[in-house]
Amino acid sequence: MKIAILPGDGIGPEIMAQAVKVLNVLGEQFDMETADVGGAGYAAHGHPLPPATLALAKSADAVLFGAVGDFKYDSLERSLRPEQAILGLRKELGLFANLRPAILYPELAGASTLKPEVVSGLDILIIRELTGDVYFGKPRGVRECPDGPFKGEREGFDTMRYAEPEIRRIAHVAFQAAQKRGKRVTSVDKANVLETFQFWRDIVTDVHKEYPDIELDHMYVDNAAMQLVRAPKKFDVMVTGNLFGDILSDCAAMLTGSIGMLPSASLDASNKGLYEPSHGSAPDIAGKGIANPLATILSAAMMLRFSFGKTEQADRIENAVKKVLAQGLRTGDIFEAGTTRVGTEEMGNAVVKALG
Ligand SMILES: NC(=O)c1ccc[n+]([C@@H]2O[C@H](COP(=O)([O-])OP(=O)(O)OC[C@H]3O[C@@H](n4cnc5c(N)ncnc54)[C@H](O)[C@@H]3O)[C@@H](O)[C@H]2O)c1
Ligand SMILES: CC(C)[C@H](C(=O)O)[C@@H](O)C(=O)O
Ligand SMILES: [Mg+2]
Repeated sequence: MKIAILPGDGIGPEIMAQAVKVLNVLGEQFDMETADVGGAGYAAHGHPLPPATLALAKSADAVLFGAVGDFKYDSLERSLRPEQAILGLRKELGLFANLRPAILYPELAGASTLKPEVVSGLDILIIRELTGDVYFGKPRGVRECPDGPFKGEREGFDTMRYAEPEIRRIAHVAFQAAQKRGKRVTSVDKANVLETFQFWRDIVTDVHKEYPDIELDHMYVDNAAMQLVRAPKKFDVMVTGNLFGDILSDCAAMLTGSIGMLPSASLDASNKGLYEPSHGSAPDIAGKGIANPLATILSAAMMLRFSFGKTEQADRIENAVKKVLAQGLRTGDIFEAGTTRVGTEEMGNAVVKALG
């Protein structure tokens, strides 16, 4: 069980240290190797995804990733910016299926931005396609506007695209995930405006024919954003493209109390995966020791479940998280009156202690 540990930037190293601590006390033989990535990769090796880091990620059985992003590198050419590291890893490792489970722990009902009755018992799975869409479509850049009222002026442009096999494989992931859950899939698109997403809708509808036991509905992304905050429990599995999934999953995070609670798994066809919290490097709180490490710890649990088949150990971690929340321990992002405010390290230590 070789794990590439890529802490990254900002709060990345702080939250990663807690997840590693948890992995270290499980009594398993993990071979963990750490490497620089993101701004840290650029600072040490001149590239956000240094060749040695990519080689380590490829050779490992799983990757545990912190976060990348550092505003001091915003003026670099795009290919050298920290965020390219995570985009490059997803592409290079073929990690096309991003699973972001938004689960509300009952203790955090008061921390959610929604009324407790709207979110109590919330358990939805957002499946975001991760290697296509406008994120990777070409051509892109800045050019002279070829037509229309701004002809001859400069314009920025990107290309939204999805190949049929890309839509088919993510649709299969969604239907198969739904078979193990509430048997409902909502495919989120913008078929009323975008060619790419009318095609998406047609292909998802076609794949659905192979899953008669699953209920499928289609929803426009603007409505889906609204329904997520109106009645989120109506969703079971939500499947969508790269850009819409990025936005909707941050939105869903707040239903669970905080972005610091949302883990994720990014899987290839064989369930080799990269596991990371859904949030970023949080430069505004980096170095203060106050970041919530639970999304990263829960991502480690997803790694044990999906990549190593260690269901019992994954359950152990998830139960330990439940226990510390029941003890009333809270980092600042989920703090409420009557609970006990703790820092990143204290939270990590509490999870270790709660493992039993
Ligand atoms: N996968 C990734 O590595 C990833 C994901 C998202 C953003 N980013 C990058 O991170 C940088 C910062 O982006 P941003 O500010 O838009 O988003 P962000 O997710 O880093 O932070 C948004 C807000 O949430 C808070 N937050 C995030 N994680 C938290 C945690 N664990 N505990 C408590 N509070 C937390 C932050 O303090 C901030 O106020 C950018 O460079 C961005 O590109 C990276
Ligand atoms: C950092 C950025 C490239 C990334 C994305 O947009 O996919 C992030 O927002 C995420 O959600 O993992
Ligand atoms: Mg995001």
